[in-house]
Amino acid sequence: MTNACNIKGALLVLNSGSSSVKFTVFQVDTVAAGGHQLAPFFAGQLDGIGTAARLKAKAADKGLLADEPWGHLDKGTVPSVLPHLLSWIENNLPTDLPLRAAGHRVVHGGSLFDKPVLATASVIAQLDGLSPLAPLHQPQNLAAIRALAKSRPDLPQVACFDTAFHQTQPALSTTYAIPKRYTQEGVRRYGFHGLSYEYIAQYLAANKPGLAKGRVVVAHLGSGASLAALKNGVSLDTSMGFSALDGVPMGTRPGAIDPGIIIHLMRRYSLDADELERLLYHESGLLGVSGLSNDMRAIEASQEPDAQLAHDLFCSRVAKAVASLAVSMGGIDGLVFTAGIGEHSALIREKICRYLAWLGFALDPLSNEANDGLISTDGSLPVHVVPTDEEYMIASHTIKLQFG
Ligand SMILES: Nc1ncnc2c1ncn2[C@@H]1O[C@H](COP(=O)(O)OP(=O)(O)O)[C@@H](O)[C@H]1O
Ligand SMILES: CC(=O)OP(=O)(O)O
Ligand SMILES: [Mg+2]
Repeated sequence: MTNACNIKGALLVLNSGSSSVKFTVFQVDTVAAGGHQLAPFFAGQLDGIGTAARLKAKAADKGLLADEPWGHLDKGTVPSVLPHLLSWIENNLPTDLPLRAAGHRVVHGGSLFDKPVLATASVIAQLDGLSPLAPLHQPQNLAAIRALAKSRPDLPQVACFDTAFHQTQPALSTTYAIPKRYTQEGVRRYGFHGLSYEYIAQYLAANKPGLAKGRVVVAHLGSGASLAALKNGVSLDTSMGFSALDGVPMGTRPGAIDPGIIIHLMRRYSLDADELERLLYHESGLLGVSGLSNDMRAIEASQEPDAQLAHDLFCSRVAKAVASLAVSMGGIDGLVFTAGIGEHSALIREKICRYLAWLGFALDPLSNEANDGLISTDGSLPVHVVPTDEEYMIASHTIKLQFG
């Protein structure tokens, strides 16, 4: 790190979705010993793009920077509002903190990318080829890079992949039992949420070194949800596969289902690829089962039997995934909950750990209610709640790649 460039400026991290763009601006300083220090400066999100766009932003000290309708700037797509968002961000930076680089979450790097990469035109073209594998995420991720390249062609942009952290997995984990010719063409398990798992692995190494060396299942439970088996901080297996549809049920995605269902739906209802895509990415999961909502808070608040079923189904499938990943590691030494649901729902964690009591897990009710740190009883295998920070991970990769 001694040859790191001397920089002071701002770094923009973008996580662009179908109707929202989450952003965090970090202040970057070069420290005396070499290397760089990252401090969040402000963060926010522009959501409701295409319906009722609204910008919300807060400074690092939680002071409100914006909470305003943006419908007048919204032409209905993420790229149409991005130049306005970028201007807003730059206008809110002090003059001594110029924007120096941008880092992006890009969901799919396929077999092509096992680490972050400068998003040149040819890289973007290669990543475009992976869009059909992640239709909910990849086109939006790339739209943000393109929009930024248009308004700020001078700004270095780094793509950081959800899939990269899982490239350490053995063939035993990545292979589907299908004809080899398809496997060779890239029809294999990739895994996602890798930036989150990488952050948790680093957090455990720094704060729980004993556990970090062991066999840990991390449950990233958000709108999209997956689990990963980390042995000595390295990804050995994960519940998501070729696309972000596999594994456990999610807000609007079903998780693993019998592929026979797809054949049945095609034959019986003549569903085509676009209709199946809509069904599997937008209409299934918690929303499909409950008929009520994709939001776990609404599911939890409802007394409707179908909402209860959706809740139970989620917990039971997550618990089964924990047990399955323990097999991949030859045992389990601890469990970590993270992301929106994992960090905030004591009831979900309690139900999952009750399913796993036979493995040696038991939660302390008071610690569990606190939503942070160690939440298991003394006699239990350790269970932790660790808030994830994908944005910090992206910023840290971007700095390393761009400035050394
Ligand atoms: N207090 C809470 N109780 C239950 N679920 C919660 C709570 N807070 C947030 N969530 C759930 O977290 C999910 C969003 O998680 P998040 O990690 O932000 O997802 P994403 O980044 O994929 O949009 C939503 O289903 C939301 O309902
Ligand atoms: C890959 C994935 O499911 O991402 P998200 O949780 O952001 O939807
Ligand atoms: Mg997320």
